[in-house]
Amino acid sequence: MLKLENISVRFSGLVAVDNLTMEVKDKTIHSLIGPNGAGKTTVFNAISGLVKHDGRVLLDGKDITHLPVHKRVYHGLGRSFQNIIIFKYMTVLQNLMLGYHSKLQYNHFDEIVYTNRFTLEERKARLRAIEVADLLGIKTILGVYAGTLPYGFQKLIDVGRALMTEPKILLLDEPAAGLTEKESDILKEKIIRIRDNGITVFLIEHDMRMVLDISDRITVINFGKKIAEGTTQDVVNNEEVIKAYLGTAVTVQ
Ligand SMILES: Nc1ncnc2c1ncn2[C@@H]1O[C@H](COP(=O)(O)OP(=O)(O)OP(=O)(O)O)[C@@H](O)[C@H]1O
Repeated sequence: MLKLENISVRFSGLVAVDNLTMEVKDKTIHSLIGPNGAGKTTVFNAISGLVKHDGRVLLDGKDITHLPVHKRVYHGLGRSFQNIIIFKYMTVLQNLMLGYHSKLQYNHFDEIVYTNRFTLEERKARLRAIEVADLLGIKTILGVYAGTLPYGFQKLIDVGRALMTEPKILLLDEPAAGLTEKESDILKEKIIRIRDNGITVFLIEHDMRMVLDISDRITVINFGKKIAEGTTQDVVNNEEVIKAYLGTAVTVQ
């Protein structure tokens, strides 16, 4: 589904991602882990088209390496960022609908004159927002102002916004950061549900409880280089991963 071939990213003298080749298989939850500064977010930025890189990015067999960000979204790439942006004085529905923006087929003229095309597109966005809210279990709060909700819900809205464009693959960058254990358990269930709905999830996360509970496969990087890859068992028993990141061996249930 997503293939990275020999991806390297350099910032002046620093090699942030070093010749990374890996594949994320269709309809799996695949985690990318590693110490702070290992290059994880930079990998996501390369996939999204936000940073210059060597190597190729292939999505469903199509080479998207040279496509601009919005065209990658069109080809099925969805992404949420490390720092969430929530419009506090907008409702949950309005926040979700913003995520549909890159798919909208109307222009400013349609918007001002309120053409049929505008009404139709708005209706499509609204219907998609309801589908997404249903998937995430937040349908009952669609009319609530986002700013009044606890942080865990705001995170779900952020994930929901990335789902609005009907992505084939969703990149989630540290979605559990700042969440309580209970909120993170809820998020875990939602991520599994997203995968079970046929959307591939590529996850960066430091919460190892979450990573080990939900990942089908894990890739570990350190100083921009892949040091291990495999199932949760393979990774937690890997000496180099223990030394570089995990500290002590973790038991997988
Ligand atoms: N725009 C940039 N300009 C210069 N250096 C950068 C830039 N972005 C990232 N870096 C550097 O590249 C390296 C990798 O950073 P990156 O944010 O990808 O790591 P990370 O694994 O996501 O870290 P964390 O787990 O702390 O989020 C770091 O040394 C970082 O300082």
